[in-house]
Amino acid sequence: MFELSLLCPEDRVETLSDALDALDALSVSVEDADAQTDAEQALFGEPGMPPPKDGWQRSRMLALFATESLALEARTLLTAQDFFADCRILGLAPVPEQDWVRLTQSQFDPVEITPEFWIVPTWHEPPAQARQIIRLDPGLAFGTGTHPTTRMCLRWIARHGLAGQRVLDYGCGSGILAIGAAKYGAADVDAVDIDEAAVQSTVLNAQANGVTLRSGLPDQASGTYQTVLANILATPLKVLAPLLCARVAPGGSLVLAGILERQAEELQAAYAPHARLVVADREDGWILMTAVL
Ligand SMILES: C[S@@+](CC[C@H](N)C(=O)[O-])C[C@H]1O[C@@H](n2cnc3c(N)ncnc32)[C@H](O)[C@@H]1O
Repeated sequence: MFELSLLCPEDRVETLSDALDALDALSVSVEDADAQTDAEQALFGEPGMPPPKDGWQRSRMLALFATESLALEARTLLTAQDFFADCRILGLAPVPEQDWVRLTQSQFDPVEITPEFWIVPTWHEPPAQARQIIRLDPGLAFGTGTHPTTRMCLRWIARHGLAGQRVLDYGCGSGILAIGAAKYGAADVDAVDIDEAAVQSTVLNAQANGVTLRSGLPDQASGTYQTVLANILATPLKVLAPLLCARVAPGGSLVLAGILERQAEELQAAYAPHARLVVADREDGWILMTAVL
């Protein structure tokens, strides 16, 4: 493959992307041309929402082409367009052949939750000290154990044990928390998500781990549960407060993650009519909040 790189102002990103797409680019990616410098700009977006802007003030666009002739043709045609004013070609180069699968795999090592509990990709042997493992490869849905919010929930599960419990994983992603709950003794596990791909991932990952659970869209949750786990983000967690609390059985536990340290008070306020949230764990600026109902 051949990579054509371009520099353009933010207001040209969309037009150039469409043009590159029409010129048979296999993929187009956009990055901050000033990344790693003092002029770097942070662009934050909510997961699942469109980006807040099309690009950066100075955007570097990288387009992949199947052949050199397609890349050369794209370069010639683009530079002749009026909208290419203020844009610049940075280069055109062959992309070296790599074993992309191996490269991706090499970025995922086993993740320690506790000294006995590990998340292990299928291409790794479990560490010798592991007594409990979840086998999980990176896939379409969030939740490989590499994020602090997931790790804190799993640590809570491992420390508390869920023997014989009915458990709800609300926002299950890959199903990692639901699988962890089943491995730590839960008798009956529901794992729900608004994203169909997450539901599919959860079903497949549960099978791969020899765990029985039910996965579906959120309306599949029914009745009450001794433990409700929800690792989403502060804003949806606040909106979901009445719904999540209504799913916790009397004396049961609510376990919330996806919350930054500075968001603790707003979460406590949102849940105050239903539950008294406390900070139960913290890691890398994220906190785990729990309540007994
Ligand atoms: C941060 S991921 C957590 C995945 C996994 N439970 C973990 O701990 O790693 C959040 C998940 O919540 C889902 N989600 C977001 N908003 C939701 C909502 N309102 N109801 C149900 N699921 C939601 C997302 O689709 C995503 O899969």
